[in-house]
Amino acid sequence: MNHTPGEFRIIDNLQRFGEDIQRDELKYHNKRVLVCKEFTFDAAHHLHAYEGKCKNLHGHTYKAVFGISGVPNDIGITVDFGEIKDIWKDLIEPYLDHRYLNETLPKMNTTAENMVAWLFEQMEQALQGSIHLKHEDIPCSNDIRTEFVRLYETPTSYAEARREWMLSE
Ligand SMILES: Nc1nc2c(c(=O)[nH]1)N=C([C@H](O)[C@H](O)COP(=O)(O)OP(=O)(O)OP(=O)(O)O)CN2
Repeated sequence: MNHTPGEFRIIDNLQRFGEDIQRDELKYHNKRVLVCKEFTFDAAHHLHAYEGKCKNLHGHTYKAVFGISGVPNDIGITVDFGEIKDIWKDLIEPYLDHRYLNETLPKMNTTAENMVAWLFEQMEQALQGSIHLKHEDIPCSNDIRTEFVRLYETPTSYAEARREWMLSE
């Protein structure tokens, strides 16, 4: 196969695994990289010991962003995006989506700062426990870890948990 870009054209020869590219060529590098996945959920909550509108029961469409790092495996995947989604769907979302957060989360004021630390713990426990390996034919690389979680409470307000803060403080 010719690797120079050349003219734009309709491809007539698809790259064939085992002929044009070998398995040991699938991994391009051995460096740590970050993969990120976003999820949204709708939930109701209210704050305690807080004077302002958020003491009243109200709802948000939250957005959670997970940043997970690792060294890619032999086919160039660090952690399958589908694996992150499985963890979210099975272990985290049931506590959040269309829930009353004051009831479903551990006892805490349901601030973005508190919730984002809980999200970090859930993802990290799931990754380290390798609870989910539905994609067993695509093994995760070694040493995958949660680097950060960002939780948007509104489009303009978010809290972030970072690995160094979560593990050291
Ligand atoms: N540091 C924090 N401050 C506030 C939190 C919080 O979790 N951490 N939470 C609230 C309320 O839950 C409130 O609903 C969200 O606050 P706010 O951004 O002020 O909400 P708005 O709807 O006004 O957001 P806009 O995006 O500016 O419209 C309060 N403070």
